Amino acid sequence: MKPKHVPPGKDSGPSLAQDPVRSFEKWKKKYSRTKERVKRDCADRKRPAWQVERDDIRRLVSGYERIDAEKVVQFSDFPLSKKTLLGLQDSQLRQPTEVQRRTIGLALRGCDVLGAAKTGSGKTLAFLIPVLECLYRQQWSSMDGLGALIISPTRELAYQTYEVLRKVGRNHDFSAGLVIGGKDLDTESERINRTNIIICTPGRLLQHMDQTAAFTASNLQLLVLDEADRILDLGFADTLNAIVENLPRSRQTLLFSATQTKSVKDLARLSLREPQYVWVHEKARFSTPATLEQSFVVCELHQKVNMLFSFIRSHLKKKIIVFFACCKEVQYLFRAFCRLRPGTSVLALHGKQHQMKRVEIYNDFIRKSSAVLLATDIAARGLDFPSVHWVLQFDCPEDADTYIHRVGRTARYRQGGEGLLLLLPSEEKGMIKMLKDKKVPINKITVNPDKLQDIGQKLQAFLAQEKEQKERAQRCFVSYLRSVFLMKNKDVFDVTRLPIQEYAHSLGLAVPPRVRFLNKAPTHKITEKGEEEELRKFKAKLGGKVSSSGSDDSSDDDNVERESEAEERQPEVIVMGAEDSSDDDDDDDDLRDLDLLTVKRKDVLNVTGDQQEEEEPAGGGQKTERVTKYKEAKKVLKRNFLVNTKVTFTDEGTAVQLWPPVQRTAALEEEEEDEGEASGINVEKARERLRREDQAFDKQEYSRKVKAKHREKRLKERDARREAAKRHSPASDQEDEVLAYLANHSDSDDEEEFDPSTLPDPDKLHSEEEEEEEGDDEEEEEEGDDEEEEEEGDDEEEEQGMRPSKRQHRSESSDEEELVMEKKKKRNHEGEEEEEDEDHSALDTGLTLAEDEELVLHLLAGKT
Ligand SMILES: Nc1ncnc2c1ncn2[C@@H]1O[C@H](COP(=O)(O)OP(=O)(O)OP(=O)(O)O)[C@@H](O)[C@H]1O
Repeated sequence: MKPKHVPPGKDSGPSLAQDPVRSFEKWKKKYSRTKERVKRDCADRKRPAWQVERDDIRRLVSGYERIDAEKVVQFSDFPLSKKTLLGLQDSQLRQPTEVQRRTIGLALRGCDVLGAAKTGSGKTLAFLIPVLECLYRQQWSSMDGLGALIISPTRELAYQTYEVLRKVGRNHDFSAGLVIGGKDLDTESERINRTNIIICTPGRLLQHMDQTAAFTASNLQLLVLDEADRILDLGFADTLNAIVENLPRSRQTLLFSATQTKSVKDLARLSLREPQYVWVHEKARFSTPATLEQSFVVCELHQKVNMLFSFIRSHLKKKIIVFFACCKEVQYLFRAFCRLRPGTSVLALHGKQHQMKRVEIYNDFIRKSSAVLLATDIAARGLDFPSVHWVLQFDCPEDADTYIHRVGRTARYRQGGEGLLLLLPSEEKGMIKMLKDKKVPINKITVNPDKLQDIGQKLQAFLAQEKEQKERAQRCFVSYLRSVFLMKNKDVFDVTRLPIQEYAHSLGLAVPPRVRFLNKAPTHKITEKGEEEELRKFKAKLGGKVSSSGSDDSSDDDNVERESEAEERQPEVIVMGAEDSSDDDDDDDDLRDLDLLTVKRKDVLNVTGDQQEEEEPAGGGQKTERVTKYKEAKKVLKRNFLVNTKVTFTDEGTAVQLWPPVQRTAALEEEEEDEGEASGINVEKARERLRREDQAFDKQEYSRKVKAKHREKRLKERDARREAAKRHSPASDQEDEVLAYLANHSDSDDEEEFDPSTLPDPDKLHSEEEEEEEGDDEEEEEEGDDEEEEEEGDDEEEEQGMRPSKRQHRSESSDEEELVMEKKKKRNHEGEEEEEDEDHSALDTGLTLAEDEELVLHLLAGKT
């Protein structure tokens, strides 16, 4: 016979079945309970339902004081309503977990509770059961409005909690609503004032508090902050403070998290009343689940993508979540991996997706038994994907808490799981120390280099084929560097120590994109607390472009919802646009981020402290913003104006865009040539082509800029000349102009500046036709961009300045006129040449009439 299993914690004496006395006592207890219930049921049948319910509630409430957490084995040991117990039973939930056992009793008694327990330990039910019971014992109805408010940091977590509530609370009559961004505000507004339990994200809730007239929280009984430390941190600070201002002080407050805050300052903001601290695993040896195996690998930055791909290839039958620092990385690698077909489903979840898509991917990943989910930190907290085998942290988390939440997506509720952290050599020491301090058991492992698959060349070939993908790779590159740059802990995250060239190659980029902030990357470390706070606030202000962790996801991506929250909070800025935009719509965001970043660096790190002073107007009053061409161009883009394009056609009729400049790709043409030779992609050629293309484009850009500089210089010189000329007497004007022009012409290197052959021949008369043609050309050219107009205008002016001078020059070569001029100068000393030309009266040569006649005859004889 098999020995009977003895549950841990029970004494190891004779079992119930073997001990008849204990067995009888248990039966007697159960019998008397059943007898009592039957008696009560009989009596109840004779009374109205409302009265029965009221008595039930009275009995339940009287039982609250007798709750002994240590003795609770089953949910039915708590004085819970039948409706709740039935809901739990239907969801196959019978025995409470430790955190539930220790917090439900306190919460039922009306205490404010701060609960902390490891990830996956069942904190959700620890607050949902008290919520249901609290409203039940007050017989809450739709007429009473909002009774309980549950705030989550991300939409996914709010959605998940809502689903659990629907299951457990299905027998209750309360109305519950999910109030998160990405949904129709008007529809929500119509119902929100009749909703008893709201599960929401902070930004959207505040939006309703601000905009929905009928919405009031004055009756609120219970406030729950799930992932409380996240909601209380600076990213949500302003939003949360504004929400709390709208809530009654008399409410009960419950706070839960795996990494709970102990900050008195934070708690004071919530006006807690004698809060009860329940640190379930405070004395545990480790802060992560015992069933979780954790390891880390030290890996060079340029090997990380290879490492990830190789990992996926060797775990095709597993369910894996991979965490990234920013959503641009997720976007790029998702597409790249889909293209490379690793042999398993690849999904992506980040804050820049449509809400519908986010939910779809979330549900999709739940359903799948093997898949890879590439995600930002929006998936790091609270999400309960079933049976995740691996959590791989591709980018180093901001701190140990973030690590704990990310890795906690596996090994949930008694299940096993594994976590792998990729660390750069520069991150190893600092990060491992942080993890050790937080009691995270993690082992170092190494990777067999022979098993590492190099996909760099495939990525390069891929990028050579698709320009869009290349741009994604560039954004991924910049975003990652920026996320590292923005990290607070400079002992772990040092952007200046990253091998960026190699990193760019590993993403498939032949040339690393220019990253402006790297040039100014400060060795500056943020030490002052004030500076640190300012930096965090600023990041939050970026409107979800950068999370508190410096990742752009929830910012991206936002990481966490903060980004989306900020968007929701300030709908006039980005919310709707962002929510309605497709994945690709955020393409411009990166540029916007970079722009903001430039501003941020100025203000926060005070790298350019002098500049700040310069920007301050002398009077110390309002700052006047300098309007740069870049800003104006951005404005135009925002308004969706169509910018002029200049297109010409070749002899074959092919359109060539001259403006705005486009980087032409030679890939397609060359590929067409290659097509006949072999199928597939010639990787070496593709790489070479990519490099050539980049170089050619850079050259072109460079020469354009040089030309522009020359032109500017020339214009300045010309203005200076004109100024000088004005100061001279009118008689010397023409001579000066000729000299000035010649000097300028000989100085200029620019062959395009002036072509004398384009000048009209002064000896020939212009036909009307020719003049008309010239006019047309001018008109056509005017349609170009401003810069060209300016250039052409200048050239035109110079040409006009040239014409009389040249004519004069040529006329001087004519003997007759020379003579006439000389005589004229001699006589009158007045150089009004044009009047002289038109004057048909006899010339006064100063000679006698006979001498004049002789001179004329002599000249005529010479001509013939
Ligand atoms: N009493 C219970 N009996 C059986 N399963 C439970 C019980 N309580 C919770 N669970 C299950 O445990 C899993 C984890 O629960 P939950 O999501 O509440 O964990 P958590 O502590 O909130 O985790 P995290 O810190 O990651 O947010 C869920 O799948 C849930 O269904």
